[in-house]
Amino acid sequence: MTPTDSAAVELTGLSKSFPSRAGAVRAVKGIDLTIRRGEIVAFLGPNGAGKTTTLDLVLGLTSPTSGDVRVLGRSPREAVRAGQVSAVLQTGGLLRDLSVRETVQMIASTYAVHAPVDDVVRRAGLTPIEKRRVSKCSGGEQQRLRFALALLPDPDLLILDEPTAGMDVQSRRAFWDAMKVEADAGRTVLFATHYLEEADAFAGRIVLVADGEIVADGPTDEIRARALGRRVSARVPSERLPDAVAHLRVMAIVHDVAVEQNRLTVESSDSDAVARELLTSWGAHDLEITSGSLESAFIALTRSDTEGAVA
Ligand SMILES: Nc1ncnc2c1ncn2[C@@H]1O[C@H](COP(=O)(O)OP(=O)(O)OP(=O)(O)O)[C@@H](O)[C@H]1O
Repeated sequence: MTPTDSAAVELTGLSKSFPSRAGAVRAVKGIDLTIRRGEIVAFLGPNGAGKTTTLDLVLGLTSPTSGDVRVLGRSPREAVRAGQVSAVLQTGGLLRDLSVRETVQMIASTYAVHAPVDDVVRRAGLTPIEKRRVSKCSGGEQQRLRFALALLPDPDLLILDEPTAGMDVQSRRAFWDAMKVEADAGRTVLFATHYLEEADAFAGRIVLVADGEIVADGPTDEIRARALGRRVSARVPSERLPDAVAHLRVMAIVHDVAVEQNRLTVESSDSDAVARELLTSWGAHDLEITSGSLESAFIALTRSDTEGAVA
C-alpha cells in the first residue's frame, strides 16, 4: 500500500500500559480502528478512558506496549516529520512575551516549507489580536494560537485533544467554525472530547471509548440514536410488578429499571420492544415513551457496555 491510498490512521491491536506501584495501568486495551482520509472523527469518552494516551500513540509521542500504529501509511514519527500530521494538545508551552503574530512567525521559521503566516493567522481567527502578547490572551485565544501553529505545515491530518476545554460557549463555537473550514478543505480531523454535544455537532463519526476500549463506533446519527434510547414508563398491576422488574432487568436492551409505587420507568435502547413486552406480557397501562437527555444517555452507554448490555 502506498502512502496516498492508505488510511489516515490505522490502529491494530493497540495497547498501552503504564507501570505504577499498584501494578500496571492498562490505559489502552487492544484497540482496532481505521480512520479514512477526509473523515471527521470524535474520540468521545469520560475521564481516564484512554483518549489522550491513544492520541499520543498516533502522534508517536509514546510507543505502544503492543500492537501497531500507521499514520497515512507511515510510522507516526515519519508522518509528523513530513509535516503530514499536526496537533493541538492540552499542554504545549507558548512564550508569554511574544505577540500572537511573532509566535506564528517564530514557529514558521522552523519549517523548510510552510503556509503563509498571514494566512494561518486569519484562518485561526487571530487577525484582530495578532499584535497582542500571549500573556494577555485568554485561554481560548491561546488555543486558537496553537491551532494556527498546527496549520503551518499544511497537514493532512489534524489531531486535537480536548481543544475547547475551558472555553466559553462563544469561543467554542468560533473555534469549531474555524475548524469546519479546514475539514471542508479535505483535512482529516481526529479530536478527543468529553462533550457529547460537541461530538454530535462537529463529527461525522463517533468512536466512543471507556476504560481503554472502544464501546461503540459509527456514524454520528446512529450513535446518537443508540445513545439517546428512550424512557418507557407505565403502570403495572402491583402483584405482577416484582416479576416484571426481574424480567426487564435481564433484557439486553434495558439499561435501567426504576419503580415508584406501581409505576415502572425503563431506560432502553429499543423503546418499542419494551413497550410491547410491558403491554402484552405484564398487563401494563397508562404507558408513556420519552427521550432521555444526551448526557444521561452517554453515561448509560459507557456504563452499560461494561456490564455487557450493549452489543
Ligand atoms: N504516564 C502515565 N503513567 C501512569 N498512568 C497513566 C499515565 N498516563 C495516563 N495514565 C492513566 O491511563 C488512563 C487513561 O488516561 P488518559 O489520559 O489516556 O485518559 P483520557 O481519556 O484522555 O482522560 P481525560 O479525559 O481525563 O484527559 C488513566 O487511568 C490515567 O491515569
